[in-house]
Amino acid sequence: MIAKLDGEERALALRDLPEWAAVQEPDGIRRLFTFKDFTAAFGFMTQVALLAEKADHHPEWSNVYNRVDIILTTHDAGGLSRRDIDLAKQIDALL
Ligand SMILES: C[C@H](O)[C@H](O)[C@H]1CNC2=NC(N)=NC(=O)C2=N1
Repeated sequence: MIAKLDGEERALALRDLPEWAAVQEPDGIRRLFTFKDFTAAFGFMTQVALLAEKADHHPEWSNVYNRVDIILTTHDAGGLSRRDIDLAKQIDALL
């Protein structure tokens, strides 16, 4: 069973993810991405989907034209866990 991060662990982890904001409902982190057009946004989503499958950790997300809204939270932990931090770093590395 994966554990939720405590307050200190969150603060430390978020230092490495300056573009991500903590959210409460669900308990996780969120980043909004804007691309040139839909093709670029969907290409990015395809890459994220492959990372997510590999990690067996899946985003809550939405797309409107050139924008992608990603929330990472861990359902098995009922909140933010190390898995979210690891996936966020992998997503950031795609850009
Ligand atoms: C059975 C499977 O490993 C689990 O359901 C995985 C799949 N993807 C997941 N994704 C996310 N975001 N949280 C989870 O707890 C989770 N659990």
